[in-house]
Amino acid sequence: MDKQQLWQRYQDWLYYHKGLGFYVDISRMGFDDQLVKELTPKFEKAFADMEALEAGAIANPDEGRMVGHYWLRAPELAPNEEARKEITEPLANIAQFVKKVHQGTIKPPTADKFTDILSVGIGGSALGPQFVAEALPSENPPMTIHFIDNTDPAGIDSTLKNIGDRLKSTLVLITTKSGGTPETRNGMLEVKHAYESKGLAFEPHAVAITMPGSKMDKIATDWLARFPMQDWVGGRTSELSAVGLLPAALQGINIDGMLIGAKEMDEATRVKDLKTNPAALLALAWYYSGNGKGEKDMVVLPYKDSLLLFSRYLQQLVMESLGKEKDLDGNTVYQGIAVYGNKGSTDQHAYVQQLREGVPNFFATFIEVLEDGRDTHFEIEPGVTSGDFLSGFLQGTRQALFENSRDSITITIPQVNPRTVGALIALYERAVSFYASLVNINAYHQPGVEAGKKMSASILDLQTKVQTVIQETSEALDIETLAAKAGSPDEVEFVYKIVRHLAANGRGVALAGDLTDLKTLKVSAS
Ligand SMILES: O=P(O)(O)OC[C@H]1O[C@H](O)[C@H](O)[C@@H](O)[C@@H]1O
Repeated sequence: MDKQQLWQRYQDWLYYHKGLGFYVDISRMGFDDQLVKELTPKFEKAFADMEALEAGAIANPDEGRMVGHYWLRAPELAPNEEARKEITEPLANIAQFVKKVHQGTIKPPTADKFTDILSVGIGGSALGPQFVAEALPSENPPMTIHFIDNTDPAGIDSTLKNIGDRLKSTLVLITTKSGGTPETRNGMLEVKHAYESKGLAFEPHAVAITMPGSKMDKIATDWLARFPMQDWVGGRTSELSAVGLLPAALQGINIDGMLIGAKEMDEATRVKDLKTNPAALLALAWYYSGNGKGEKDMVVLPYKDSLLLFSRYLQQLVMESLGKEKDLDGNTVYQGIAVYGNKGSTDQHAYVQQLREGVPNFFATFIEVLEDGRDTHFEIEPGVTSGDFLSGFLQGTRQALFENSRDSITITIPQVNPRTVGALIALYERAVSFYASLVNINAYHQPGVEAGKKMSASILDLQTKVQTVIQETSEALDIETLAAKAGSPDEVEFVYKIVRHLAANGRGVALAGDLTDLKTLKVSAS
């Protein structure tokens, strides 16, 4: 294609949302009219699936659940009064609670006001709040947010150290939809312990965001507050529920703007026409690129520092939704699209070398922000600003990739603001829904996650048995005998790793022998 034809293709396929000033350009994805024709019936089905989903169908058949995240920004569309209330009541309660926290009417027992937020959660209960906190920092934030999103003791300590004496004026949000995620439970117990070590009560600082009746909900009965998560909102699509809205509002972020932006994008992505529906355009581009089988990875390159965490957020949304072994008919399909990315132009100096010249197993998604976000324009060189460089690097990289047959999508927004962030979230939520329909999978469950969780639980059980054997045995044992005595003669490798970890942490276990010859190792109590 010559430059003139490309310019024509750009115009032919460019989507523009007038209200949001939001562009989606898939002209640099090499699909042709034939593919569009072939996919038309699949898109018709995707549009019909979406309509059914939004009307309250059991769109997550394995879990027997409705899928209602689109109602969060349009409660009037929820299928019944009960679901509508489940949205509007928490919204009103969040507004009231946040107002009182900011005013100091709701306050910690030993300080005048809450100054900090400590958010404890993982996966869908962390990634959205982290992305939004980074994307939309307030100029004078009423509160500063910190995150614990793992069960790593060093990470927990570092966050608590950062908070330091302000723990007494910190509001702790424990976010877990299921209420039973071990990392979050551990984080909660660690933070509770930190309060108690300082002679402070944890409960008046603690807020739970969880499903009513969950384990965490039951633990939290005497906490400062509880906000419900809806059964029909999945973790990875929960940013616009209490999960994302409460921490955002506490930080002074305009959550109504986020909801409005998402609602506007939802309206645009409800249009039953491929060419004028931006989420359908993304799904088409993804389908083309990976041959409907995820053969190419999605590299997300926002050219704006504040959007750094968007790729991490999308990683869960896309990979947990689309990465499935079985399709809806039970066929083995091994679907998915791998997502990674960081930010431009920084990545130009890291892995873009491989994108330009190496294995062509990806398509890029550039995210461009038109406004530089400055009132005054300092000129680095006559007539040229840092922002011009950033814009030039984006255009240059897109072109360099294209010239070497590397496809790309470009999304352009006027600014990073609550409305455009809400719209970005909604755009990708819908694109994932459409793509799942195109490839006939359930995007709303995550059966694969359970295997690792169960295995980890059984390793912790084994650890308890191993510790008991070591404590009750006076002589040193070799690993195989120890495994046998712990009742798991076949799990020698796990037993070895358990004692190695215990020994490294001075946890009552000593290892003697030659570490390069594990048969010589002797384990004893220390
Ligand atoms: O919010 P929670 O129930 O604690 O779940 C947190 C996360 O953990 C799970 O392993 C799921 O795979 C994720 O989809 C979820 O977002």
